[in-house]
Amino acid sequence: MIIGVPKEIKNNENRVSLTPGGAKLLVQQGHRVLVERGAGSGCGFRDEEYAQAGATLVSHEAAWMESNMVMKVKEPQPTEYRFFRKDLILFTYLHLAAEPELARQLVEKETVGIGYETVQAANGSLPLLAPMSEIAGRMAPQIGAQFLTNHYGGPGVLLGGVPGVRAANVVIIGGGTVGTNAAKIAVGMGAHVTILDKSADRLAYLDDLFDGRVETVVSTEDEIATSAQTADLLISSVLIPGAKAPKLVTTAMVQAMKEGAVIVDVAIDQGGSVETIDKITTHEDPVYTKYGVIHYAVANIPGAVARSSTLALTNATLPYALQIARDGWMKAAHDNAALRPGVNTVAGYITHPSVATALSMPFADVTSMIS
Ligand SMILES: NC(=O)C1=CN([C@@H]2O[C@H](COP(=O)(O)OP(=O)(O)OC[C@H]3O[C@@H](n4cnc5c(N)ncnc54)[C@H](O)[C@@H]3O)[C@@H](O)[C@H]2O)C=CC1
Ligand SMILES: CC(=O)C(=O)O
Ligand SMILES: [Mg+2]
Repeated sequence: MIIGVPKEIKNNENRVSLTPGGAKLLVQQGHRVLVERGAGSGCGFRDEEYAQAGATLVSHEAAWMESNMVMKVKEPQPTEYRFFRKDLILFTYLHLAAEPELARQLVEKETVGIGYETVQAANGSLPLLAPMSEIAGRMAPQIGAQFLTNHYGGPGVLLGGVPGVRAANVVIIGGGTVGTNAAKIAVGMGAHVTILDKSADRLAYLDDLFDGRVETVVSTEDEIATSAQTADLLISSVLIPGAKAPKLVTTAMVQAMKEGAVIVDVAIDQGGSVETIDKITTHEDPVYTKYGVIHYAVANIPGAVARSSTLALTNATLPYALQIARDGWMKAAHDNAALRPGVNTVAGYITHPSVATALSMPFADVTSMIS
């Protein structure tokens, strides 16, 4: 198979979808790898390293048009939609519930779209989302701490407090991979941390894990409202795989928050779960203030630590890429039950039920296409 690796073009997206080590493995297994010149420059992988690995350096156009499978990091941007076609496999984060136009384009061009974020193991875990969630989770308190400082427009609050001064309140809604990693860092910084989740099992696990250093609360409308009122930093990290994020933090709750409090809506890539966030922000211009509350809604947080993120992402995606390259997407999705729910679009249909529901678009069951 021919695998294309274009350079990412989203704002401040410095990751690349394949390391030279990954390219080498694909080449060793008989595949051709076309890497756009400079694709790894944002994360320290030089063109020569790809060439030494056996990849061919090409233009942006060629990486897209001369390959059977394009591996990317972020969802294609509108200028990339012209490359979609029927015989293309697109393997990347898609987040279609929040990207209706992208979904429409993939459906119209009958492209096979496999979204990292809905690849799901039998135990419900999301192996290709998890590494980036670990990174975004670990960064969220760091980002919040920055915007709580005076010179970033914040109220001048130190997350950990000091002896004789209260620590800040960090409220985390959604105690999955992002939430757990955010809690680890926030606890390490000395903050007072509360995690809300709708899963009692998850809260029991977190209670054990943190051994009394976080408060766990069942996520209800009232509990979210109560927690938001005293939050200095609110991190939203809920997910229902494939679906649009539920709007759990209402405008009234934001209006009742402290002046200068910070919201980091990590779930923004699935549409966001804060009612007052109506736009995705960028690393270049990451925050805006509404009702006196600082809102941060960057959808590619891991892009800011591109070296670590690229290594973590490709560790996870490479075994799947190797299987698709060796067997084709149909056999790979047939044989690998975790890859199957990753298939989001085929032959003009949405093939993930939650994505189809979120977009009100025609659904077809992928199992009937691969058996
Ligand atoms: N902005 C960015 O750069 C990034 C965003 N993300 C996004 O962060 C979000 C969270 O990802 P993960 O932690 O990996 O998901 P996860 O599946 O590990 O965790 C989600 C948690 O949300 C909980 N939840 C669902 N509905 C809830 C509700 N109504 N109230 C409280 N909790 C609820 C679930 O029980 C689960 O524990 C996803 O949308 C993911 O795409 C991930 C990485 C980077
Ligand atoms: C998961 C995701 O959206 C990201 O890594 O950018
Ligand atoms: Mg994202």
